[in-house]
Amino acid sequence: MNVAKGRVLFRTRIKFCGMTRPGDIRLAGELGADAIGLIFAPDSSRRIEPEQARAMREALLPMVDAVALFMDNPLDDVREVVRHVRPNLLQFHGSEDDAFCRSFGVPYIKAIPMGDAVTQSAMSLQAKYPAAAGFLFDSHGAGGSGGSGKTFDWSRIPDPLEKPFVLAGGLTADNVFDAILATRPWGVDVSSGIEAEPGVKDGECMRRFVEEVRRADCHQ
Ligand SMILES: O=C(O)c1ccccc1N[C@@H]1O[C@H](COP(=O)(O)O)[C@@H](O)[C@H]1O
Repeated sequence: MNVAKGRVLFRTRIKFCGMTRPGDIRLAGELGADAIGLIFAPDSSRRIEPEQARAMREALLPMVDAVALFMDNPLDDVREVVRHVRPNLLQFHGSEDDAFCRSFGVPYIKAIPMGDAVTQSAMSLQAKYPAAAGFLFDSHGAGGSGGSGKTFDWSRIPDPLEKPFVLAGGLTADNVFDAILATRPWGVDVSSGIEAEPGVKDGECMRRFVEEVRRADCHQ
């Protein structure tokens, strides 16, 4: 069962991803985001170095989580980030297996590409990633990168999932209300939909996004 379904007073968690500026991180916390994402995926235009990330982590307000995002990074890259940045959660977007993802001793979520014709069943995902804290469904295809700003067909999300899931891919203040009502996710994740340009967040888009999530949470 989706843990979000049927709950009263449920609050959809919000993650703002692809942060590159301390000011944006602080504002995310002030607006009520639950987590911010720091990207270490090799080919991302939002990629930052561990040293930079460490400084940015200091801009985090209390009770806001830091999520470190990887895509087929070598083991030593992930270890270095875990040691220097101390993320609360890891997010893997590549072909990493459960043994790799769990080996850092930090909870992880596995991003599942939804851009391909065939979707994996909830049962096979849970069997493949038994240690995952949850899943994140994104619009790219296998081997493709996230952060594209594209949506996917939300009706294809595997059901019933026992673990929480995060909805990602092309979310904006204009569609997140409908996205939440259609899928009832544990959380929503957005990168390009709150940006002026890659890695540079737009305060007004962030504020509107949070407002729309709250509006969806109040909707019966
Ligand atoms: O944002 C990136 O550059 C990125 C690169 C490689 C893997 C994932 C990436 N971003 C993640 O993609 C989703 C959706 O992003 P968007 O809102 O459609 O721009 C989100 O989880 C980002 O964190």
